[in-house]
Amino acid sequence: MARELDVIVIGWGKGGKTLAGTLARAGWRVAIVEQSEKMYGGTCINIACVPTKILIHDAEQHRGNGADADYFNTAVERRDELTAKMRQKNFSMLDDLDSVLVLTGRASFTGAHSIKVEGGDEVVELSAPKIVVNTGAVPAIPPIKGAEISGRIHDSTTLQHAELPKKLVVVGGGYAGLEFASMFAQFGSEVSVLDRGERALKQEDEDIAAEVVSALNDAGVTIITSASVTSLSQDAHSATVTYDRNGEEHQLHADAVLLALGRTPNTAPLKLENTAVQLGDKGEIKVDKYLATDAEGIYALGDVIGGAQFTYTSLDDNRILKDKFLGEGKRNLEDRVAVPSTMFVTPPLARVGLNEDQARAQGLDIKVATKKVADIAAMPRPKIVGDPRGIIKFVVERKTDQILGAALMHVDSQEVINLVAMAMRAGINASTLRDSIFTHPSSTEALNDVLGSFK
Ligand SMILES: Cc1cc2nc3c(=O)[nH]c(=O)nc-3n(C[C@H](O)[C@H](O)[C@H](O)COP(=O)(O)OP(=O)(O)OC[C@H]3O[C@@H](n4cnc5c(N)ncnc54)[C@H](O)[C@@H]3O)c2cc1C
Ligand SMILES: NC(=O)c1ccc[n+]([C@@H]2O[C@H](COP(=O)([O-])OP(=O)(O)OC[C@H]3O[C@@H](n4cnc5c(N)ncnc54)[C@H](O)[C@@H]3O)[C@@H](O)[C@H]2O)c1
Repeated sequence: MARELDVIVIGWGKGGKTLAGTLARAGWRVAIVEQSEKMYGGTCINIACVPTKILIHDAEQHRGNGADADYFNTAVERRDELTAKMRQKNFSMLDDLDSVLVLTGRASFTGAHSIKVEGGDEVVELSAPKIVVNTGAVPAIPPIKGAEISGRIHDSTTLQHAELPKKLVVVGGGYAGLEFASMFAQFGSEVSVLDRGERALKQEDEDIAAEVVSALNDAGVTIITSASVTSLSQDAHSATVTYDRNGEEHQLHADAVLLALGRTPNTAPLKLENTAVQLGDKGEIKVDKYLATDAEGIYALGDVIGGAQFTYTSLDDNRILKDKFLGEGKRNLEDRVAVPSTMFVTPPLARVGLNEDQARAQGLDIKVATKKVADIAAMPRPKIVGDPRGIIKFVVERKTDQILGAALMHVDSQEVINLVAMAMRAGINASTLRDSIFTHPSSTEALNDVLGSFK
């Protein structure tokens, strides 16, 4: 007999765990199913955002030349201590609630409103009128000879648990690829990045991309663009990456290779064929703007629905379902504007809204302000902390003075971008932001200066 609940959440992601807690506190009988006891709390705190940012922080503090295994191992210990504490805290946050049933095992659908959970020898059957899928995403592995995660060929999870490589080749110049490249270079590894684009960071304006590339080069990262990997191989001593560049074959040898080629929605184990849930072209669960799937009573949120893959968008998805289940059911994906992001290279690149190329392509009448951080006299904070590199750029609609977008690359930019995004959402224009009072010495002060230098 299946155990009956009010709602089942499959996967302990950011959105799902938050929703599970909220519904349980509202008196709902909730089950949350997580496939691995090493993943209570989800991807972010266990294998992604938090552990990588701990390592990035410690890499930035590394002062020395060459691969320093002892220093790296100490950083790894600190990461493991902190993530273990967070995992335990996340587990307790739900397990301590009387109306939450926590199950550890892999969930799959057996019918429109029922699942089974398989863990060890046990199989538990559950049913509920509402089922929320929050199973995240898994690394995309291209159909290239030798592209299997084993030995010296890594994804972002296994590389964090490997020895510090003396030589590292990163395939893919996106978020994970460039963050790991920047981090390992600062730990002392010799790092090459293979990027298939004609230039690195092609989604950014050229001046912004050039500044990031310059910082990566400073750290010792070599970026090879227009590179298309054709095969991978490895033996006991090294891995070899073969790639094509402008019709010529090249090879790189390394202790470790990272494949960072995007993440695919994780639906394979769910047996969605037992439901009316439909998948999109990229394998994502199709949802409407209220996060309802094509199957009555089944909802999905987080990375599994495709689109932006960030912890805070998963958290915001949770707000949509909370409003649907406990509120007015009005909140939806279209309410989401000016969503910022940060790539944690050193110094970090934070951005929001349109860049200059995008605004011009839309035919908008814009004014642009761009300044190198080193040239902003009224921004001493980066100099105080010893890293005055970077660039700040604002794109503003000429007639209305509304901020259309910004790219901030400097120390603390991951904080300042939230203020800019809030101003955009609240309709606070560029002049008001320019004339605001900010603390001193802070990185935010740059806004007083940069927003007074439009061309
Ligand atoms: C290296 C790296 C660094 C990142 N850094 C950042 C960052 O700095 N900031 C940021 O915002 N985002 C970052 N991200 C992205 C972020 O981690 C994800 O967008 C976010 O964790 C997605 O959360 P989610 O809610 O979709 O689910 P997840 O947190 O991915 O949770 C899904 C859970 O479901 C479980 N599961 C899957 N299938 C089943 C099943 N059948 N049965 C039971 N359980 C199942 C999984 O084990 C997992 O715990 C990073 C990603 C990577 C790879
Ligand atoms: N700081 C953060 O917020 C952060 C950090 C890391 C990851 N993430 C999230 O995790 C997701 C996954 O990260 P990621 O870096 O793996 O993905 P990504 O989408 O950021 O970058 C993947 C890169 O690989 C390239 N690529 C894809 N297939 C390829 C192929 N066959 N050959 C050559 N190049 C190929 C793409 O052009 C792209 O540049 C990101 O989209 C992001 O949302 C966020």
